[in-house]
Amino acid sequence: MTARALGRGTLRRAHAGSPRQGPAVPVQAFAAPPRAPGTRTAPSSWTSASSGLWPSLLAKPFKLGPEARGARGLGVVVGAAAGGAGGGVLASAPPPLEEWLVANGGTVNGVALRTTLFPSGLADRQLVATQDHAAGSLLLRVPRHLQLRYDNVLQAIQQATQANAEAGEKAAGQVDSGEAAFAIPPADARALAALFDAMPKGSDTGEAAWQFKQALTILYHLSRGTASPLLPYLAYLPGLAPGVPTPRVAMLMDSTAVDELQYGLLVQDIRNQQYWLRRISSELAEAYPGQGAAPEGGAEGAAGSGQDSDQGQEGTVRRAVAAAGWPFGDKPVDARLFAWAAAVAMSRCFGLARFRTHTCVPLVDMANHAPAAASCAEMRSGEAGEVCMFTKRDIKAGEELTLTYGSHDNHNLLLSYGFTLQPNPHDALCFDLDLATVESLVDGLGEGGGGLGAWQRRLIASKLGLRDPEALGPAGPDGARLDWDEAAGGGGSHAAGSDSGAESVRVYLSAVEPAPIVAPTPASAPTEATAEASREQPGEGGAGAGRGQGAGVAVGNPASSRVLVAQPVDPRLMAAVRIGTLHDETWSRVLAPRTAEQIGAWPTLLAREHEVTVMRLLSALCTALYSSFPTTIQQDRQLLASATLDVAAAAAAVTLTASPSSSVPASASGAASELWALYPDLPTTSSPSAPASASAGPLDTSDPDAAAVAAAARDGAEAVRFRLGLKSTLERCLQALVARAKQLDGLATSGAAGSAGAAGKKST
Ligand SMILES: C[S@@+](CC[C@H](N)C(=O)[O-])C[C@H]1O[C@@H](n2cnc3c(N)ncnc32)[C@H](O)[C@@H]1O
Repeated sequence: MTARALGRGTLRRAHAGSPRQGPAVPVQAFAAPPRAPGTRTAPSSWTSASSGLWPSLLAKPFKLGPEARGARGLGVVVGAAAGGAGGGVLASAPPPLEEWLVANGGTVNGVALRTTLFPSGLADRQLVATQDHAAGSLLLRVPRHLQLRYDNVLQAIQQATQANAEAGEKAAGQVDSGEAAFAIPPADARALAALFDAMPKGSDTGEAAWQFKQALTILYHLSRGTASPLLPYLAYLPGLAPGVPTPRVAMLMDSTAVDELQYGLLVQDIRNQQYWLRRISSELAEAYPGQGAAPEGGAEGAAGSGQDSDQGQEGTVRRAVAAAGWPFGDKPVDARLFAWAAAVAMSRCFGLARFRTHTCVPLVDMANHAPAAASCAEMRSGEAGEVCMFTKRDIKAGEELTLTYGSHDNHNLLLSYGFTLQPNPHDALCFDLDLATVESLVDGLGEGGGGLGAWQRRLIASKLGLRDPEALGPAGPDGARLDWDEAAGGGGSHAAGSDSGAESVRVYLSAVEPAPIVAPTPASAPTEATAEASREQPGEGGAGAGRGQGAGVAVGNPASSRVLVAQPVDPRLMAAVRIGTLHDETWSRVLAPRTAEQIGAWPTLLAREHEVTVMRLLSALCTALYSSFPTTIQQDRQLLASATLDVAAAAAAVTLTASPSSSVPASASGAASELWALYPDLPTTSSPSAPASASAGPLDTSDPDAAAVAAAARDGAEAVRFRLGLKSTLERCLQALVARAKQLDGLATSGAAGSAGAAGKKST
């Protein structure tokens, strides 16, 4: 399949909220599933790896000294030796991950994996320090061959090609003998790589969705059963390890719970992910050669078709398999299995900027998330592909070792990891802002100004890169049209008066701690000081800022990384409202050289009275958005209290009904020779119609009915927690707006607002 990098807007997500009483924020229906003929483009929520997953690794290279490489070797030989080429059985429970890592070239320095058993019988794992550590100490080092990563597949092909070029030299001969045991056979690698190419391309990156590539890689290693050198690691994955359920990432949530989220943007992302899960797993099921008839086309057909029709796209997986083979041995892949693998990939991958890849790193992936200020460890990658974990500060023995997965809002956390944080300082409520919305907001002020002036529409459209449907072209009636981009030195993305530009731009309201106000300066002469202040906005809102925040790497998938929260109100929304509430057109030239981010920076203001109006309008927006939710904060709190009881009751039922024999995976008991066989529901033939959403994961081993009830109860509670978080965010945003209005009053009395009122004078 050829790469089809469609524009970002191709699969633009649906609108937030469903306002009850028609506030200024428009409501749109959910976008239809991405099924446009001829396209095979996944939404950015599947693909936006570049933002956040590859933050500062490149900026933070490091080399390890020899003393670190061999630290605390235990000399236990397990792992690769356990499997062997022929696929023997793992004779006993998998070895502790710590031992396996050290025995195979990794470093474990005063770290252990601990399991916490909840009363429900479910297990959660965490990393703990087994000794005191000084700041900057190496805790873990995991070499590349022990990681589960899709670029190892591509590396295996490169090595094989190189080996062929070097007259039959074995690829494995290029790595040392210990690593050779972990090499992926070239034929398998080619079959997997062909499938990678058949995955949908991201609407934002144009590259195959990494989550799917990683899911296929996980399934490949799993399909090798006890022949897999990574078996001891696989046995610890959630859904495979005893009593550790598959993470309830949002796409696996119970559908009733999804409806309870009350947030259209998230629901849309979930539906999109579910759509792609169903579609790809159905294509994989159809392509399974054990199904009967060999796929049509054969290698030549697959390589040479270049079809662009939907039909051709639909057959892409089948053609890839026909061309390069089925990489999963004799095992089919069904929807639940694929959903499990995708959920594991999303919830425990690290992005490596240096290698443009994602990786599951044994043991390191057991570290739980804590916000940046609270986490005590960080990740870095090395030139050879190793991933290391270091302490950020002094740590005491027994302390939990936590990482910061990134500065995610709850939307991203739920999509990628299946949990939310309450409170979450990075949480935000997003909606799509267009000119009509700004207009109705300004109209709502009731000042009889007759909406936006033409110059305001042009300025806002230009600064936000919006299309202005009322634009009349460069020779419009006022004859004074300014090419804002030119004047602004490229501050906006589209020239005024053109019909280019986006319909809308996604903006946020958040609960982030606001920066102090910078006293207003004369309205007619904004100074460098104010412009500087806006550039110096701290935090992650800056262009290209990573989400790892010094952690060197962010865990997992910031699935839809739309939100770069830097201040309580998105600077572009602030800019639009500030411009929309001005009355004097002379401002247009003053603001022309500034970017939307500068105009909308929280600490700056154009004039005091004007800013009070801006605060009033934004407060009204918060209130309208809050009223658009079907339930109130108080109702959600009550619901959550009773939901918590439901969750406990359902979890207790799981414990009571769990069968002891079924709660231990075969790999741990030594009862089965194949991990694949651990899947109770794994079809012996593929079933394309199977639902993508799993109840509690393919391998959750308790009574299936009780487990499904418990999972649904958990999902329901998480949905209420999520929407309660959104409303609390709005509440805190509103508080910030009100506090700022009060501060502005203070400025008035202190006489700092020398230009007060200047913005409010309407030009004639
Ligand atoms: C990278 S794994 C961490 C190890 C995980 N505890 C395990 O047992 O496999 C990420 C998963 O851990 C859980 N998790 C991590 N941090 C959490 C937190 N702060 N709150 C709730 N769950 C968390 C979520 O299920 C998430 O999907």
